[in-house]
Amino acid sequence: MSDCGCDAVTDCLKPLEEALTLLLSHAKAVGETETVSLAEANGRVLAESVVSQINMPPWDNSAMDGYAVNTADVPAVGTKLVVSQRIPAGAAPIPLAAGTAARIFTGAPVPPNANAVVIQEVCEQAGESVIISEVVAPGANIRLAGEDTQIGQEVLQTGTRLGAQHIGLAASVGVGELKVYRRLKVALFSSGDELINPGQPLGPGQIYNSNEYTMQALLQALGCELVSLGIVEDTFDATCAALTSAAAQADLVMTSGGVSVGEEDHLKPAVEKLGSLDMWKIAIRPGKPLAFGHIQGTPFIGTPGNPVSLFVTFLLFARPFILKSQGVNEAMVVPTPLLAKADFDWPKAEKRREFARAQLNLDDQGQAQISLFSSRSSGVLNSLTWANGLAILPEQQTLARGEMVQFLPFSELLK
Ligand SMILES: Nc1nc2c(c(=O)[nH]1)N[C@H]1C(S)=C(S)[C@@H](COP(=O)(O)OP(=O)(O)OC[C@H]3O[C@@H](n4cnc5c(N)ncnc54)[C@H](O)[C@@H]3O)O[C@H]1N2
Ligand code: MOO
Ligand SMILES: [Mg+2]
Repeated sequence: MSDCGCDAVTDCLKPLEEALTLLLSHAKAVGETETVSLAEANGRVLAESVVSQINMPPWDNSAMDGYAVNTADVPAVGTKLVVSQRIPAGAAPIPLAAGTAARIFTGAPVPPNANAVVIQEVCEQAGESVIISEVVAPGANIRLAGEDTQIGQEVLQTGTRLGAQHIGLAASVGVGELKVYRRLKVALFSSGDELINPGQPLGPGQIYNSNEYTMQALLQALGCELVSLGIVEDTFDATCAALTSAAAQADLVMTSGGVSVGEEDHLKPAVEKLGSLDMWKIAIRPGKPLAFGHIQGTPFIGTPGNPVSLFVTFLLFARPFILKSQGVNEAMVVPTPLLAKADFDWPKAEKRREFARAQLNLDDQGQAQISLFSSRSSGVLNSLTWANGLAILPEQQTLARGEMVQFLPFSELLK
């Protein structure tokens, strides 16, 4: 029996949705902003929307290499027109003289009085003239001024996490600097007497501290600033000291290991002593003992020590929490799974929702299917380099091969 009198193994576990709602309700956006150049903006979160001060394109321009004409001057196939000017990209053309054509190139301004561009493949240059063997409609091959974006249009919204496409769009409307939220400062440590950092020989009973490096890379991908406190020994006092120090110098404290129930697991009692433990144990596998709380007002996320549990709980909980704290719109912090058919049977209805290491691949007919890794053990780190995502296997349900399964691709979760 557990503290509350229910079945300790399953009944005290919080359903995932409830846990995520609670966690996100505590994610407060860092208020401070800074202005960065476009070269520094990748992965940052926009703190002020971008409104275009120009039309895009700024002027009508040619979509093709060819000849600019007025369609009234090309009534029939085989019309011959004098070429009265040459307009490369970057030129400022004069109005098109009546009854003539202008040589024009992709991206060049369409001259006043021209209303179409005929592609060069259907034209034949004949001395100073061109013979046009296709009749085109007004507007053909012209990209109109303001067709993509108009003056005053909001092109990027506050709360957008900036990627190449957003940065490119800002540049295209002439904006060279962006106001973004400051980076979230995260203090992290790994708890465990068995841990030793890579690069040194293993002693008896030791394993390499992989979690710290996994966590660092996950946090770096989210644009966080890191304060690493290294490895902390498995004692209550050392855990309290590390948590206090971490909380004093960061916006978020993250740990690995020591969140389960053994007497060598000190995170839960330490957080309870120093602050509040707001959530512990979720109905998911792997990652059940995930802990969330506050230490002197600083949020704390304690991920389980098993390397796969750390990875999965980071992606499911810490990532949305961090994104929201960095100012990302809440609607954008939890990824939408895709659906594909199961290439496996799942015969036993489990009590915890399983986030199984899985591969989305193609069957013989080229249809998307999901295959599971051979082991469910949360210690097998190479399963994560085999997998390209997580299959979501609902609690209390069985599945038969061919049924549709939800899948979260790593390509979505790790960006
Ligand atoms: N009696 C019970 N035992 C356990 C339960 C339970 O409900 N009752 N839950 C199990 C589950 S589920 C998980 S997950 C783990 C979580 O354990 P902790 O968070 O307490 O982590 P540790 O005990 O410290 O370590 C677990 C495992 O992971 C290895 N580890 C730890 N840190 C690292 C690191 N930085 N790099 C690489 N590997 C690490 C550690 O050596 C252990 O093998 O608890 C179960 N137990
Ligand atoms: O939750 Mo643990 O992560 O099942 O191994
Ligand atoms: Mg433990």
